[in-house]
Amino acid sequence: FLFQTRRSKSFPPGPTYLPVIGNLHQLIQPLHCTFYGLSQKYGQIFSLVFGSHLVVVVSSLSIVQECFTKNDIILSQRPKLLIGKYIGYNYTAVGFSPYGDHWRNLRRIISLEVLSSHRLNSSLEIRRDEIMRLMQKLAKDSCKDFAKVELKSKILELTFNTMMRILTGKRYFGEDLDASEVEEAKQFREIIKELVVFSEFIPSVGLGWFGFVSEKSIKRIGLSLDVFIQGRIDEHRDGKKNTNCMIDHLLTQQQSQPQYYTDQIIKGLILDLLIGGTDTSGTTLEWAMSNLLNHPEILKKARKELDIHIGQDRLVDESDISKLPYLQNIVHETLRLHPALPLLVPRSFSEDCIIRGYKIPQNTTLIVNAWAIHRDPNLWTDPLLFKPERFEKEGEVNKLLSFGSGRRACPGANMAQRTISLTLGLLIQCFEWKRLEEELIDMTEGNGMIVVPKKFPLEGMCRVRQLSAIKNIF
Ligand code: HEM
Repeated sequence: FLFQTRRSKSFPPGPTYLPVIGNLHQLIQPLHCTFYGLSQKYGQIFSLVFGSHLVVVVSSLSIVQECFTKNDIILSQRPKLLIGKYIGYNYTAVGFSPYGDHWRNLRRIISLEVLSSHRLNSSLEIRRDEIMRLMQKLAKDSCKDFAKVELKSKILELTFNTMMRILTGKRYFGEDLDASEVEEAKQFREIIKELVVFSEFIPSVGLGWFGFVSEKSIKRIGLSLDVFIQGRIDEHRDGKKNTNCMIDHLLTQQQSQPQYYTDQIIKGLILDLLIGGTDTSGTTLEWAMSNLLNHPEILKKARKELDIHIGQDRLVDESDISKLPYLQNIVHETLRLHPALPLLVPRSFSEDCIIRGYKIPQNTTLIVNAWAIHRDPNLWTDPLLFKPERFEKEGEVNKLLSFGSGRRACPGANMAQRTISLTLGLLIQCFEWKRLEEELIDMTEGNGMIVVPKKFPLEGMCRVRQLSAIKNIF
């Protein structure tokens, strides 16, 4: 009787669990692979017990559709995790907030202030400028001949600096910072490093998103982030900075609606976009380039598309992306094989619900194994191969879950796809690429609480192409 072996027949099957800890001892990193293994044994919907908490894991597209169409409202809730309390401003930040009027308001603000077409177009200059800085760094040693480059840190610099400029008007990474901002940038990088180290550690004990982490360490990181973000708000409020960034816009709103646009709400919004929109896009870019280095024929085909549609006299721009279907398919295929969040972000059942005939009680956590669904041989031919051509078939893209599903799906999908496609387009148009050696790039996944990175940071060889469009740039 020490071990619970039976679940009610109306609840999804799952492995035996222990008293107190439930199945926590079985959560071996990487979790999406462990969950895939369990789905092979217990089925496409199975259950686990984390401590005293019930969790249902889904690994089938049709069950996901059942969850996020007819039951979307019930499943628009997030579970209450410690990270939401201490980092997500007591569940008031959008990614952690309960479903309801407050969440709807935040999503509206994000759509209008950051992600509307108008705001995306006005932040285009920032994105383009940061990508050009990346290209200049790559070109430094590779104008004449192939030179070895480490891409991971440069790509992450690009995504963090782009987002920080949109949010605060400042750059924080790289050698080309203003002298007056070096100390502040150092402080910010320390916080981000801590967040990343913390997130790499947590899944190694198998507890990831799910709330069973050291309260003290989450509290400490939450506090450092808060002090840092508050400092930036104060700086803009004092009029020391006016950069037409998101903080300036939100402070203007604060003047007319102070009861709603409190500092806490503004800080939560900044945090959401910083966590949601940096590592995810950066990691996807790194996976995309790794796949291209392993598939020179795909790289060649993408360059041919660029040469035909853009030519050699000008650089590709965001407005060209819709004319470059193969480039877009490379991004889709990367998001399929390497979804930055393989288990998406957990949801919670706000009421009792029936899924696939099983009775799921209120407050059960739902985890979607997007990684497994994206490799399901019943959905994809040759699921383990990197084949952008598969997306030439109409409707294939609708099977992707990389940005989640339903009303709580990622609001930044459009911005992410713009940034990733433009960066990839320019890297392909302006440089020739090859691997360091004959040996293929190692595609092993590393650990990550939020985003799953490559285990080994990407290094490759590049050489500037002889194009008239780049004669005066590098
Ligand atoms: C490749 C890049 C990205 C990927 C793969 C990604 C993926 C996701 C996923 C899977 C979710 C959870 C959706 C769900 O529960 O169904 C999410 C939520 C979210 N993402 Fe993204 N995302 C990316 C980029 C961005 C960007 C660029 C931003 C902002 C500028 C952003 C902001 C957010 C926010 C605020 C949420 C929380 C939404 C909510 O709870 O209502 N993401 N993202």
